[in-house]
Amino acid sequence: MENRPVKMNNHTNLLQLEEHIYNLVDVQTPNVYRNLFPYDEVPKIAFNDRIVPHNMPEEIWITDTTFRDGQQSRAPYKTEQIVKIYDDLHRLGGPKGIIRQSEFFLYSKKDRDAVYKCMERGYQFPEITSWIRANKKDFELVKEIGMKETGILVSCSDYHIFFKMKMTRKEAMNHYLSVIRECLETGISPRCHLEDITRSDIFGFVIPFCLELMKLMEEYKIPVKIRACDTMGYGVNFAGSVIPRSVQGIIYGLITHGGVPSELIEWHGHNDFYKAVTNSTTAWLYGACGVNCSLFGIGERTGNTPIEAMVFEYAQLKGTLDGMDTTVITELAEYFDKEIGYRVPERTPFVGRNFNVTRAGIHADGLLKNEEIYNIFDTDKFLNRPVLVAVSNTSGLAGIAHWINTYYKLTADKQVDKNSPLVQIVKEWVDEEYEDGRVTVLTDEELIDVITETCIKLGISLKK
Ligand SMILES: CC(C)C(=O)C(=O)O
Repeated sequence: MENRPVKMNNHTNLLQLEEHIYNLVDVQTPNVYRNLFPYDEVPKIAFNDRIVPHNMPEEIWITDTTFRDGQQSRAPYKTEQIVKIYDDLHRLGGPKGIIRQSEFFLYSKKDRDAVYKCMERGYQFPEITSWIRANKKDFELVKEIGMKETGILVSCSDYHIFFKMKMTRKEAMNHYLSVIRECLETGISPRCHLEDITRSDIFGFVIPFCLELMKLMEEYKIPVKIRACDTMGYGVNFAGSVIPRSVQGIIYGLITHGGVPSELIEWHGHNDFYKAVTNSTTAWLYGACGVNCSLFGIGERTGNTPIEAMVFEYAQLKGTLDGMDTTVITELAEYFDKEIGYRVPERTPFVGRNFNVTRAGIHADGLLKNEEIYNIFDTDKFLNRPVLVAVSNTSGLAGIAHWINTYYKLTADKQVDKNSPLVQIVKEWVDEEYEDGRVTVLTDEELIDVITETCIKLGISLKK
């Protein structure tokens, strides 16, 4: 990244100055960064060791794409499902609206019905915004429905400009600017989705384009948002890495050279290289106010940044949940499982069936002494999910004792331990099961049966 001694307080002057420095580079042939993306080899991460300073905004937030990118990649939700999820996003985001906006398709009558029903709720947050085909008719529709903002696709890498749109950079930029002007003419605030930014020419296309967008914002006095879309998940957050893959480099460039204020920058990540969460956190840390996410990360291919992950990233960075009700996350996971038929993979952090279940006997022994040893935080308090020990051949006496204590919610005076006869008899039964060649974990029902039978034999009760 170039290190320029430009420091001015006046926004307009800064834009004028930067405009002379960063003109559009209208290349004849696409720059596909073959050094970074050889295609027949695994992509490369390059370093120039330019260090970007931390610049986390005072206020940061989450925006939601469950009903847009999320729905793009699966069967559509029913209208009543959308309304229920929207209600829950409102509760999860809390009174300060940490989940600030949610974007909706407006293509079909069914899409629009869902929007009307959600709007009827009258919530301030998440604000309902749209995603449309970028034409005058659709801008009018956004206005008619009473929305203030719409997303517009402005793909910015040469992969898209040359190969998909069959345009030059200049043609693409002029086309985008005319569409965005049309949107502003309608009085609607455009949210410009800079698709594939992590393979784009940041100084040759993205910055000159943003400078033009900021000029339009000045002219119309309507906010123009920049959504930095890491469409293929190529973004990296390593200190000293090179743009266009460097998340902090992109955010720094947008702010310092593109003149885009933090509150108008959002990061939209994908998880192709397992980096969606850390890249989104990085975007916050280096100056983007918004991170765009979907519930459980459901989105194209490997998915988007999961909302629930960023709720806990927020709390860790800010030291407070700021009123977010995290127990709603568990309710939503149950709703997706029971009503929508979508089960999140068992080991998924915060929501998977096994996210706080331990199996190994040695861990269970620790848990039995003090649950903090093997639980990330008070998962019962924040997610209504008490830490659990599943019983298998490796659970040992301590694991079985912990399962009984947790399952039957035994008070301290009633709790069993590895010396209890009940625990020892159940352990013998478990061992026999596995000696006979069993390879699956024991179900709750099987354990309940054997425990009930043993309690009768021993003349004890686990009731409170
Ligand atoms: C289609 C675009 C806006 C997108 O969602 C992405 O780049 O991931």
